[in-house]
Amino acid sequence: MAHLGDLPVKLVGVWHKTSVEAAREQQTSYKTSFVTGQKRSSSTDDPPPSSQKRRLPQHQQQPIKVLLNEFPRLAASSIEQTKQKEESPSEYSQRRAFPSTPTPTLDPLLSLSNSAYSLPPQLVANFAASGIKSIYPWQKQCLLGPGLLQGDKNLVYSAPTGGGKSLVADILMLKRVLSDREAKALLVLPYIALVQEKVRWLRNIVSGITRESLGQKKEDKQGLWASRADRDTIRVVGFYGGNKVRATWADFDIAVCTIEKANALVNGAITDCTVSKLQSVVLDECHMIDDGNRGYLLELLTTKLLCLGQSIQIVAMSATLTNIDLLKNWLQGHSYETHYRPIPIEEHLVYEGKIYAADTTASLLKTKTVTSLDSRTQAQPTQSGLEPLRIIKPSSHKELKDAVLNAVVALANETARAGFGVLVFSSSRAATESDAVIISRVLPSFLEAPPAIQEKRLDLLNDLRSLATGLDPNLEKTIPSGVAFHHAGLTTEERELVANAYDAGVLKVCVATCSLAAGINLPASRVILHGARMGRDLVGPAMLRQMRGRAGRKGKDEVGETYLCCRQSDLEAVVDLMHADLPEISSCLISDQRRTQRALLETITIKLATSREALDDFVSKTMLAYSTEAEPGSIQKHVEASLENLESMQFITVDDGSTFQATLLGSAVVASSLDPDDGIFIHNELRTALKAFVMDGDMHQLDESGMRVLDLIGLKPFMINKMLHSGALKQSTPEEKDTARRYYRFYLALQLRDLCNEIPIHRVAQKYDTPRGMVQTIAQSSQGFALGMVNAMAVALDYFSDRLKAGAKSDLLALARITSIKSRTARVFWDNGFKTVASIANADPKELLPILMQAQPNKVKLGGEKDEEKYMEKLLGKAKVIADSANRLWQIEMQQDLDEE
Ligand SMILES: Nc1ncnc2c1ncn2[C@@H]1O[C@H](COP(=O)(O)OP(=O)(O)OP(=O)(O)O)[C@@H](O)[C@H]1O
Repeated sequence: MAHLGDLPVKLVGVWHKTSVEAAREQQTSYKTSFVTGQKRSSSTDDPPPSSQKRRLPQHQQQPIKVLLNEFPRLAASSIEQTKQKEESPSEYSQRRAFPSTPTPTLDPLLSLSNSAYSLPPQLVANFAASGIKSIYPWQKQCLLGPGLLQGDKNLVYSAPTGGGKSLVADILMLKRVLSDREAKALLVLPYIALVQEKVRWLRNIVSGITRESLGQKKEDKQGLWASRADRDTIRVVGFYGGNKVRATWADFDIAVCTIEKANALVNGAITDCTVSKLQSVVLDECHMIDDGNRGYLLELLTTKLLCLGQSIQIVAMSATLTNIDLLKNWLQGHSYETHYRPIPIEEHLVYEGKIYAADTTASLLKTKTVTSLDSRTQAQPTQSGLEPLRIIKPSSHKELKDAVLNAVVALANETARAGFGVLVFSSSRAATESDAVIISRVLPSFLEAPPAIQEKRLDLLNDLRSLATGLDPNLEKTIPSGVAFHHAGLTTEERELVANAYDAGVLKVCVATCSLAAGINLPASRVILHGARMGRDLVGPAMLRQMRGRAGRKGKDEVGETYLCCRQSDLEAVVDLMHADLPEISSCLISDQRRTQRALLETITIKLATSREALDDFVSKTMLAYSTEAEPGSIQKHVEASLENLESMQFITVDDGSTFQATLLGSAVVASSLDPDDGIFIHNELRTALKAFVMDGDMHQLDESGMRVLDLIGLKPFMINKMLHSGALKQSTPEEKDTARRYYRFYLALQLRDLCNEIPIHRVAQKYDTPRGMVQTIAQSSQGFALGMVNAMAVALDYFSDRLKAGAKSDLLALARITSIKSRTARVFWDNGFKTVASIANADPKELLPILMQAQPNKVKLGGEKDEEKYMEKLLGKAKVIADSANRLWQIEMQQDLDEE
């Protein structure tokens, strides 16, 4: 034992404290209390002494609805230490021997204010305010690579999750945007949630920086925009499914986009010749280029940039790149690799209630084999030096009989009770919900939480309840104990509320599906994997790394922990997976003919290449052409066949035998982000369906026009009923697959029709037995599709696209363009006499209060006056946002009227 002042300190804990140690420390101070006659304890069955009962404040004694919904409590199994843990240092304990990350006192180049970076002081101050007071040595080395800060060189780099990758790309991108007021930058991310988060981060980082402060002249543009303050600031705009479909370069300095939106923006800019303003493109999570569905779009986008022949700095980064050289050669840039992690991670495998250090698990497998080969000798893991670090006691509760579930619950309980955040990954949506429910049953109940946290949990419940979808019954049960789940079946609004509450510490445990690991940035002190499967399939090494990489929060944790809890039948596969190398990334263009067709069609449509020679040049700049896997001559043949196909599908024509030109249909397919094959399919479907479109009735019930459409396109009503009740259709033969596809499309069309008819998302979800998050996604992507198709199909679709976005009837569309006004609120405004944007723009926000209250019937007033006051305050805030937004829209309308006169 060493001593620190009067306190005995174990050397092992000098540099970091795991949540296990923190939990143990807290066990002595943790107090439990009786609530509504039930027994709680920190981790054992022992009842707390009655002297620990505490009197609840007046407002907490009220019969609040949420509290009545709690399940009977359970006690989590205790976790016992073995000798092994006491004696052996952890996998990362060597780190304690090294000094922590150096500071600018040792190396002035670690300070962002150093003249080598020449960043505006306000930007440096904003970084510092966001917690980045100095940079890591690897960030410095990377940034100082020749030609990078000047924007002359492209860069591809790789660092572990949480290693601080974004900062390097952010600085390079901001340097371009800040040095030229005309410069535009694109930051491409794979998921909407990441786009939203990045927009928030960047807006903070550029706040207070004005063009004037950078010594740039104010724009002398005339008209409405000239007077707007934001013309002098750095504008960061998010582009993702369903929003800002028509925005142009003029609307932003930095566009944070999903892959699809970035591609569409670049297409638009090439077509209208404004692309010369583009100076910086950041490709975050660039390993996505390998993704079978969307990867080719990333390759296509980048190839187009490389073909433009203008100076655009491309910066690509990822945590999971093994063959970084391929990207380096393709982008003709620098590459940089680091394994630095500011927060070390301790990794574990949990099997049959025993916790092993991850690096010892290979021998676990050997021991296991010996055991099964010769069962008589009963080889013990201890004999081969494989003693577990800790052991989770089996549970006496029947709900926790399953050893894997018991381990997940006990581990989550331990960390959450120590006051740290836990992220649990489960294999399916249903599993996230059931895991969340059972974890919430072992954690301290609502009334045991500190009053400030109680209040925030009530706020969260209230916010969820006030959404159009209402409060999910399972979330209603888990949130009071600080637990929630996060999966694609929830709407984006629900997911955002849950993620924010977890981030703020209001929720201690978040249970998510594996597929969301890359799509959410929710770091946790402890990450627990409930199995290593996504649905039925084992996750890949890259996904496993993403999930485990969520462990450890910079600034909050000293160490991150991961626990992969697996059952015996998976042991071998899981151990292999834990030790597997990451696969190399490769181009998706050659593996799928459709992707090449799409790439060529797009290039022809935007007139980037219209001759065979130019197309060959384009193909020579793809990543595919830089891959060794492509056999000589095979790419040429592939291109030949693709062009022939495009011509036979009537997407392109060839004039004078040498100039390629896109047809109207081809342009529509490009605009709608579809594969050519899908484009043909939908075009045919639409042609048939449009025959049955009855515009006056605006999508009647199925028994009227729906039946007629069904008849026209040759579908049978009983099959639709079958889908309603059992979901799946047979798909063994190609014919069955084709039929099923048609039925699924029709099924989706029915859902869209209901959305257009103002039926709320959650009702549509119930009616068609589809998760509400999915229904929301359908509405968003269809809106994008409809907008894409307008050019070629009909103005009618534009009208429907707006209606899908608003989820509203035509008379409400104008109102639904106002921020925070969704279809239902728009209807209430309309019914109360606010029928135009101008009428709302000119209203006093207080006048809007009663209407907003009417629009949120789900809002339950909890507790007394204080809650009500807070509620009204929030509502008034919302009313102001609405009035401001209406004002802006109204001014634009007026300006447009003036321009047209
Ligand atoms: N030099 C620094 N000093 C302090 N904090 C930093 C520094 N660099 C990055 N961070 C912080 O570390 C956290 C993780 O950084 P970042 O999100 O860039 O990681 P990442 O490598 O991109 O991880 P992921 O693979 O999850 O995207 C962020 O909160 C970021 O603000």
